[in-house]
Amino acid sequence: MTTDASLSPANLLARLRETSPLVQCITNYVAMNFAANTLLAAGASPAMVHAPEESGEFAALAGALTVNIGTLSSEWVDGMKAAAQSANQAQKPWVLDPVAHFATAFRRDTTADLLKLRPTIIRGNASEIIALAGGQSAGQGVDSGDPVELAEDAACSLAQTQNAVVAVTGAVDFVTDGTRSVRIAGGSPLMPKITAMGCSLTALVGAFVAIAPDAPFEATIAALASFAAAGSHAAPNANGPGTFMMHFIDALYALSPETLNTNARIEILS
Ligand SMILES: Nc1ncnc2c1ncn2[C@@H]1O[C@H](COP(=O)(O)OP(=O)(O)OP(=O)(O)O)[C@@H](O)[C@H]1O
Ligand SMILES: Cc1ncsc1CCO
Ligand SMILES: [Mg+2]
Repeated sequence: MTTDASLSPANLLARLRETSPLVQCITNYVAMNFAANTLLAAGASPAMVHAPEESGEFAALAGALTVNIGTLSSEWVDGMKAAAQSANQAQKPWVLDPVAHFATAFRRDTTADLLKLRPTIIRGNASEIIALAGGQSAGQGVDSGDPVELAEDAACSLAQTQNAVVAVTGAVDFVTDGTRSVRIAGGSPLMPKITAMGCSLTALVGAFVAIAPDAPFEATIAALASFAAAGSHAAPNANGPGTFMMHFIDALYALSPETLNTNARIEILS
């Protein structure tokens, strides 16, 4: 892994706070509000812009684009494709979150089309990443049915075939660019009990890659480490999923680069 200190999670978080990058999020109806609040708490500037009439125009202006297929319709798919094409043309990074892409033909076809538009980063749960690499996953819908360890090989092969950074999230996250890989521990078992945590993390990955477009691997690690740290800090104050949500946003807002530096539990594998 890189030893470039300027790309450490702490430094990237400090830079994110200084520059407040504009992030275009095309995400699902369930996630929109929580994802936007997540970006604001972290210090970025979210814009939920999905209409095909404007999504491409906006992608050229934003620092990065994130595309999440959680609640699809034909019109939204047109908006996603226009935005991804425009991001590519403007050389802006973009992140794909293939929510339950294996569940229906519409999701499968849309995901195949979006993969052809070469996302910079792909973030999903273990079942989504296993299925994306062509394997048999235990996932049924938007929640994972597989542990992250089972998806690590799939993530590496997907990273190589797609020439993308791939992040698999769960109890211990895994990130690879096909050559380098790390595991990130932390967070809380309450996190999968709140809908759209993963979708919001995808939005935050977009914020970090907006400020480090040439370092998508390090940007992804910084986003995941920030979530792990905020989740660990929020959990002791929570009585259950409802109060955890509130404390999580507060913990992300309060997270300092110094705390992230000391608390990040990143294991370098290669
Ligand atoms: N058991 C767990 N312990 C600690 N952290 C977890 C656990 N499960 C998930 N997380 C964390 O929750 C966040 C979301 O990951 P998850 O894999 O649940 O996303 P997802 O399934 O795509 O979620 P959604 O589709 O509901 O948005 C990540 O930061 C991940 O590290
Ligand atoms: C519950 C749900 N359904 C479609 S998207 C979504 C948010 C979590 O992925
Ligand atoms: Mg998800």
